[in-house]
Amino acid sequence: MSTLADYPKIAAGKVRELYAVDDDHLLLVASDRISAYDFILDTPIPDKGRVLTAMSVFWFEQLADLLPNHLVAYDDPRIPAEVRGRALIVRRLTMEPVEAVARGYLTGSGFADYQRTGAVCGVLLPEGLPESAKLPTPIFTPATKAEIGAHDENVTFDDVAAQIGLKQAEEIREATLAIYERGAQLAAERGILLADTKFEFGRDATGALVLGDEVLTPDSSRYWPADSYEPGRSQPSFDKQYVRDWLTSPESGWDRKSNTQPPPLPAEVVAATRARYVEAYERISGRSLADWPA
Ligand SMILES: C[C@H](c1ccccc1)n1cc(-c2ncnc(N)c2C#N)cn1
Repeated sequence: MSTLADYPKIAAGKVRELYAVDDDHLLLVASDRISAYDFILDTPIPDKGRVLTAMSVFWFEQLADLLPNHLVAYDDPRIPAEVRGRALIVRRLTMEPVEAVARGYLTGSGFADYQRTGAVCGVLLPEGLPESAKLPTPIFTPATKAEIGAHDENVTFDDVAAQIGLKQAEEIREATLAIYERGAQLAAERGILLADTKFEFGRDATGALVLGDEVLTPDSSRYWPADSYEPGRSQPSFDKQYVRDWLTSPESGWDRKSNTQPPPLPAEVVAATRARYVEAYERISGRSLADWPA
């Protein structure tokens, strides 16, 4: 059995790490860390890494008829015991330099761009849409990858085509929208709205487009509870709202405008947040987290 120290770390995100296993395989590790208000919180959420890994595997299986993906294994002797259940063996790809975002609802940076310009990533939208409006049809709103800590920059389809080629950009747009439609449909049937989501694609040695990274997780997507959906205001996050509400309540003693590290989370907020991640996975996949490797 390997240990994590056997594998060189080749990339790190806010809550994930990427290690080299061999020339053709990587280890994609999801931590239990959670971020809120652009801070990585001091308090981990137990099983968050397992839930998000299990969710990606569920979606890779659901989407396999649409396009190939980079998943090789999730229960494998090459996965060190310390990260079992929250790590994937994936194929090494040549990643496309695009954050492939699909939006079905108008929120976040998309809503901000719309308020300023009437468009998102060059896609003109009808006038008078309120915050959180469901869009007439889902849109492809790409972004460039930002350095850690910075926000991605929204760009146009033409910018992407200029960077990677028109055919390649069209292929990514088509795949992004097809996967979003599939994910939004399945989630809605289970009472969860998929407001938007971000994919990363790569190319294999044959040049085929391959779905990489994590897929349709609450970290790469905005999940909203359908039963409280109301256009005209920001929506509660399915998974992070307990954390956001406590951090912005007087009880935390934290001032969001202070740009200081948020305080540790109380046990009841951790427990409630863990429960929401587990609920999101079990409702969407119809599977039990108890059946997932630990
Ligand atoms: C953005 C993401 C990342 C994940 C975790 C931590 C920091 C960054 N990342 C994924 C690759 C990557 N490279 C080659 N082949 C692949 N199959 C993948 C994947 N997935 C490079 N970066």
